[in-house]
Amino acid sequence: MTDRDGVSEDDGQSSLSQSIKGRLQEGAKNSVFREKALLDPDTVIDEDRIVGRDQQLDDVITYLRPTLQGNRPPNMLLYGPSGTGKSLIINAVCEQVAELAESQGSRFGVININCQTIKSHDRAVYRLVERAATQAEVDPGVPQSGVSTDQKLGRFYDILSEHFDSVIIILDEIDLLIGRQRDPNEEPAYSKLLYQLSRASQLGRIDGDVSVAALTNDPRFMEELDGRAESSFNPQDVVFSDYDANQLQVILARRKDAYHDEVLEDGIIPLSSAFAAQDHGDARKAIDLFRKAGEIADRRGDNEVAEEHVRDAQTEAERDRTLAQMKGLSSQKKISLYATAVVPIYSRRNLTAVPTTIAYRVYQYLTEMLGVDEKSRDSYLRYMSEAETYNFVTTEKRGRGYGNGVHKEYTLVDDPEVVAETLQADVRLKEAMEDEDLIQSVVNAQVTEFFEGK
Ligand SMILES: Nc1ncnc2c1ncn2[C@@H]1O[C@H](COP(=O)(O)OP(=O)(O)OP(=O)(O)O)[C@@H](O)[C@H]1O
Repeated sequence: MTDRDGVSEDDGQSSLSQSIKGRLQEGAKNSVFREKALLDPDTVIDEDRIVGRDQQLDDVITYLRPTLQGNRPPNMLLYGPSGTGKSLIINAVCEQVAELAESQGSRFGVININCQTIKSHDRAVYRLVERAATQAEVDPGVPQSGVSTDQKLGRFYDILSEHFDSVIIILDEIDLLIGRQRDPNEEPAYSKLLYQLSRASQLGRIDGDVSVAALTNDPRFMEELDGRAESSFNPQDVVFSDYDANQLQVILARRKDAYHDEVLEDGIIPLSSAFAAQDHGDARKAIDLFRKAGEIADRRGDNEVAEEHVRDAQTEAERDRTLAQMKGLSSQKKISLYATAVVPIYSRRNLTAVPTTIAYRVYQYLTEMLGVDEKSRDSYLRYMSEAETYNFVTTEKRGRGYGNGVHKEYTLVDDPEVVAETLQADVRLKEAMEDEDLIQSVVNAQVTEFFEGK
């Protein structure tokens, strides 16, 4: 079929998909990246890209060697600040053990869970069942709910016994597995789990050799463990310390081929490393900045990665962190900050620094509107001084002219619109925003009263 312009419908369709394809390919062709996966936080990199960490590698190799000789390896505790290579080292060694075990005809399993988002002991056990079932290519065999934790644990031991000769269970961020403690004396979920897993292996509830490697940022983790968990877990320690800027530079330099040749300006690696070293020498942070700088260059259609891209990546990363922290505030603190943020958004006076009196009145109004407790002005000021320590706001004292005394003003560090939007992730604040006109008129009434005394 041909239309009046003499173009067939089919032609139109194929030229449209041609142009989509062309545009997609153009993006790929122009990207500064050659192999972006090298900068992906979840990629287990090849051994030759691992920088330093000889002692930790030696230790983990020594501890895991017995697996290949048919003996049970010791439990391990890998600790050190985040981004210092704990997951990398244990996973890299396990990968090699798995290859060697396979060539010996032995069945070696790695069951790896990250405890950060796991809410309870029961969930953690179920996650272990799932991982073991996936590795063994069998059905989990128990539902997530409706059966006891003991039944799930039993199923976990059965899968391990039937399908593996030896297993290492990696519990990443173990200290975050606290669980729902009903009373403060109740033992935390990580303590219970470590006790059960290490006892099961010692008591022969699992055929085969099972050991546990727990990873944590908390150097005092063992002190938090319940006495019986401590004595049955009884790990070998492997300690990871911070990287300095030079080590971070070498780590990045070994992944330089993530980018095409000649697209990186000279200062990129030193600058990304210097920013990451300012914190505590977190390799994840250095790699993230190194990658984000390239993403920003791509987004802007630039052919080279420049220092400006790294600086912008650093600003974006800081902003993301701040916004993530805001989401974790209590309701009262969120409402206080929200009341402060809406003033510059709605004020017709172009107000960026918000006098406390105005913000507190808006806060009072919001609490009434939302039907939540109205706290005193002192409480509001306390919440806001906490917001200042988190660097959500800065404070300044300012005179209001003769006779009017001194007042305090808050300035939002981030864009107030972004702050308000982030805080609206809280359902109640989202409701408040549905009445935007009302909030706008409240803000302006308070601003007028404050400045003109009306
Ligand atoms: N010595 C190193 N050589 C090369 N890359 C490294 C090294 N140390 C860490 N990395 C890289 O840094 C990133 C973070 O490392 P890893 O996940 O091992 O940190 P971690 O100590 O387990 O952190 P967390 O406690 O936050 O889980 C990964 O991409 C990893 O590949």
